[in-house]
Amino acid sequence: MNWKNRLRCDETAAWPLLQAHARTFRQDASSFDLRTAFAEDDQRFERFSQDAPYVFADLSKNLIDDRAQQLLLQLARECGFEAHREALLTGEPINTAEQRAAWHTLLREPYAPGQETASTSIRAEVAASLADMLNFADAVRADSRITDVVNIGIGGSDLGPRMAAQTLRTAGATSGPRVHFVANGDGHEISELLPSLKAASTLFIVVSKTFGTAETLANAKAARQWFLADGGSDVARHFVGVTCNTSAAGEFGISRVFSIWDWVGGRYSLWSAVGLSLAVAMGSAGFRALLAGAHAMDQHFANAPLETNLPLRLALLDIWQCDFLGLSSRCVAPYHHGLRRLPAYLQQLEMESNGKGVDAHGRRLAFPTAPVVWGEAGSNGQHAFFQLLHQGPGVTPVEFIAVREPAHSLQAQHRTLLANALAQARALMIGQSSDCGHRHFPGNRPSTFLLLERMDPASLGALLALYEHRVFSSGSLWGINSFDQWGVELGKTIATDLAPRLTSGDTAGLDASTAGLLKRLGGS
Ligand SMILES: O=P(O)(O)OC[C@H]1O[C@](O)(CO)[C@@H](O)[C@@H]1O
Repeated sequence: MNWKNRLRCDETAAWPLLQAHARTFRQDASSFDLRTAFAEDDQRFERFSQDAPYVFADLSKNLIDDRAQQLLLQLARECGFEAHREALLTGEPINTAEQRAAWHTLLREPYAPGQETASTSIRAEVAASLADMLNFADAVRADSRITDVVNIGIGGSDLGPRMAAQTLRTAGATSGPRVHFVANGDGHEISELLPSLKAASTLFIVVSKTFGTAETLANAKAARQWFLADGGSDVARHFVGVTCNTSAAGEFGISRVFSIWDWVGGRYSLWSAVGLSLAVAMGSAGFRALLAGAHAMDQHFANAPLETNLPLRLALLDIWQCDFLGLSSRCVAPYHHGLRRLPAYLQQLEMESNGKGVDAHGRRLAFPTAPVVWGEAGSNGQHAFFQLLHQGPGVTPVEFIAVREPAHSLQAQHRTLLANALAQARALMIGQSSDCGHRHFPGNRPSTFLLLERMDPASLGALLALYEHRVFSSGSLWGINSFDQWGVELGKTIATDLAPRLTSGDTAGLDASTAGLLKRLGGS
């Protein structure tokens, strides 16, 4: 099957079979129960868990059985998933709304000069661009005059590098100048940071694929104004840009530009020059290790049989939970302090990619797509919202992420942390019967457990690539274009209209609520 003619999940023969099978999972006494499933099958853990590069995954505590798994695999095959995956990995224009590829995997593919293939020149270009970016990063690290680096960007130009830099700092894999991140259009964020810096020893990296994002331009202008007021004179040396739009960066006064390709989507751009601040934080060797870890996961995704293809298995589980069990949210609980921004990163990756109500042809979908992703680092979450997960009226699948080796020497404390992650997953599943209502835990609540041996650049690269491919896979089967984001545009247009009205007080044509609020907010 050609990827362009692929089927949507609800057009397959597997779809109604899955609907019928899901009815046996309804929440009553005769329905599927995890405790019974484990009691009746001593191989359940082995069959619903697997290794992938750098990641071990246990899916066995989910509300899924062999028949559901088989039907979901049938659904993937019927949809033409393999052809679509091939198109992703070979740079076909799968972002059909914008007629371009989504070829982030190329950014982490090792390049051996002299390979003669049809796409040699783009591969050579990618390798040269990476080398240029990493040379610059290493030079910044070696320059004792630069003590602080500030990444100014938002969305994909912030979330990935910020989360990865934070994770690897906690893991002890960063060094060199202090790296800061400013994203928020709210001027409080940059205003809080700037007074702690010195113009002469600060490098600003302005990251914007379009170089047209209002928040980023506002923060970049504020930074330049502060830089000049603090005695800085050489804007060209202290401001560099990462963008597709080199002319707009030039107009801003930035001459050193690291360009990216239009086929690198914002939320998939960490691997490109968008990761410059991260490369400064960990050096070229660390950045290359991150790419190598992601590439290992790419290879797994490309070559592992569908039955043991971890990104696909997780995507099929998402579809099963979302479309057949009616579970519309997923809690991510990383039991690693470094991964505390992972839920925020995943919110963009998953919800901006797959939060769509129409398919790639613009036809309305009659089934739910991306679940709401939310979460907090363990064990903090246990003392906040886990109450709801254990005893709330609804069911929310939880995704635990644990790292076996800590980067600190508090071994006993780490064992306690791991015990807590295991305990939460087990408690959700086994529950506890009690005649006293508020002590009763229903149990049979699903969770997935992802386990890394240690946190280092390669493991993190693999984990993030795993999530990227999972999102591609579920989006592919839902029939949607995971690489556009038209849903962010309307609010931007309305904000552009409202901004001058806050000063003028003009409320013509506005609804009464917006007009009333505008009058209260205006004039400051
Ligand atoms: O890198 P840019 O062009 O500033 O865009 C930032 C972010 O804004 C969005 O376009 C959404 O508004 C994201 O997709 C993107 O990651």
